[in-house]
Amino acid sequence: MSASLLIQAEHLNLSLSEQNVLNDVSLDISAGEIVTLVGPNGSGKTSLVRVLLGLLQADTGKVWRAPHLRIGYMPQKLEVHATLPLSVLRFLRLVPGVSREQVVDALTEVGAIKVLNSPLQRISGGELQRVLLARALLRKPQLLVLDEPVQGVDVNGQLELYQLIGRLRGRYGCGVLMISHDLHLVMRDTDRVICLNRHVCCSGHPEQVSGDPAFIELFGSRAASDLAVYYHDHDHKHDLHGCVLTPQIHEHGPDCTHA
Ligand SMILES: Nc1ncnc2c1ncn2[C@@H]1O[C@H](COP(=O)(O)OP(=O)(O)OP(=O)(O)O)[C@@H](O)[C@H]1O
Repeated sequence: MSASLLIQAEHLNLSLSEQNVLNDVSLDISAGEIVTLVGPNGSGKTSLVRVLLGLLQADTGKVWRAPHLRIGYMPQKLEVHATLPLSVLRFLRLVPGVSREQVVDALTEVGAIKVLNSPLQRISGGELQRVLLARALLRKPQLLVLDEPVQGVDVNGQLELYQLIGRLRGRYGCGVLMISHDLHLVMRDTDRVICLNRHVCCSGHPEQVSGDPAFIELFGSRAASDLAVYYHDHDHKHDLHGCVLTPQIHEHGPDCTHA
């Protein structure tokens, strides 16, 4: 077993209300690796994450976690009661042993320091996602588990948040397991994609998965070409009609700036 292995699941089977939800699912995540789980609605992604976190018991199969593994979990959503008088600061200080300074640092890191003293139920959906990410970070995780982290975030914010997750992986060397529907945004920073439809349909590097017939059957050729575009080596420019332009090298050389 590799020293950097954080978590490993083998042959998981799970039924809920007599419905088969996970069928012989295996996966592993190592330190420093970003693994993205994709799959249609109801394909078992959240259930798998819950089994990995130990919140749900699989019927058969086993989950191995590195000893004393610290996991930071960002749930898909958080229901905040409208009348609950809880500021963001107080909410984050509910994480055991966390000081005000640590909260300030974590909120700064995720770009949400301005909501430090705001009531939790009044911040926007995108701000809440950042606060939940800050909460996950406050646990100093070795493994960061993110269930659709950019829900409710506008398009620019989505890209920014995914880039932030990539940076956090670089800074802390943690492994990241992420559920996402935003294939085209998330894939650039993903090391491995696992395509789940109650069983693992295919997995591998995004480039490899985008060409897999099981992926195309599940998501359609549009999604596959979206992924492929990311890995297309774009060393040229197009005109307005999409035709490739031949580079015009100026007689004074490529660095010359005048017309
Ligand atoms: N507690 C439960 N009891 C019964 N069935 C459940 C329970 N939780 C989930 N399910 C069912 O298990 C299946 C998988 O659900 P899950 O939430 O894991 O899917 P998902 O891939 O995360 O979906 P989405 O992309 O919509 O979030 C669904 O059909 C769901 O209805």
